[in-house]
Amino acid sequence: MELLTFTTVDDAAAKAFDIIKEGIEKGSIRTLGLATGGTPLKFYEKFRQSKLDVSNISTVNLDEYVGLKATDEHSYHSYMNTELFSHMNFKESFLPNGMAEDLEKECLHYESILQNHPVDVQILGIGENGHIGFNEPGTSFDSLTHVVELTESTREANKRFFEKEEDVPTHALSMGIQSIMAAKKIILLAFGANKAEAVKRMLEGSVDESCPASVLQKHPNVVVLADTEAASLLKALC
Ligand SMILES: N[C@@H]1[C@@H](O)[C@H](O)[C@@H](COP(=O)(O)O)O[C@@H]1O
Repeated sequence: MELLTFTTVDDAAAKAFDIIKEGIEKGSIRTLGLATGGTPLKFYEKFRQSKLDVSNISTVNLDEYVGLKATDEHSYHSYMNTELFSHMNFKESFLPNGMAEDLEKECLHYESILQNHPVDVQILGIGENGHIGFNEPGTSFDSLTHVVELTESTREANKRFFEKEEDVPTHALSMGIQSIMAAKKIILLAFGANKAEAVKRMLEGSVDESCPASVLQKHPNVVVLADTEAASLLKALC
C-alpha cells in the first residue's frame, strides 16, 4: 500500500481528483466507485468545479441506508445528487436501493450490476472502527453486497448528518469486502485525528476481520491519501 500525507484536506482532495481526472482522460477509468460521508466532500467539490466530461463514465456507490427514500435528504442517493451527480453528466449511476421490498434480492441485483460494471478506481473513506463501506468489524473478507446491522459506534458517528441519533437508520445495504477488493485500484481518504487509530491498524496491524480496512494490505494497488492528523500514529512518521 502506498501512503501519501498532506498538510491540508484540500491538497489531499486535489491529489485524489488528479488521479481520477487522468484516468478518465486516458480512458483507463470507465467505472468509478464512489463513497459518501464527510471525508470525500472536498474531493467532490473539486470534481464538480472541473466540469470534466464524464459522459462515458458509470458510477457505483458503496452503500445506502435501509428505509430511506432516494428523495429523503439523509439518503446517500440525495447526498450524491447534491454533491456530484446533479452537476455532472455521468452516463449512469448506481446505488443500492434501501427501499427494496426484498433486500436480499436487491443485494444479488446490485452484485450483478457490479459484475457488469467492474470498478476501475474505488474511492473509500474509513470509519473510526476501521469499517469500509458499511462493513463493520467482524464482516467476512469473502462478503458480497449484503444487509448490515449498523453498530452503535457507526450510528453515533453518523448522527451528525441527522437531527437526532434515533433518526439514524439501524440497517444499510453495503458492497461487501470481496466486492470492494475487486476494484482494480483503490484510493482511500482519511482525515482528522479521530481516524488515526483506524489508519494505524489498517496499515500496520495484522490483516484481520476485526479491522475490515486491514484487508487492503492484500490488494495490489491501493493509495492512502491522509492528512497529517490521520497519519499521526504511524511508526514511520513518529
Ligand atoms: N458508510 C460510510 C463510509 O462509506 C464512510 O467512509 C465512513 C466514514 O465516514 P466519514 O467520512 O463521515 O468520517 O463511514 C460511513 O458510515
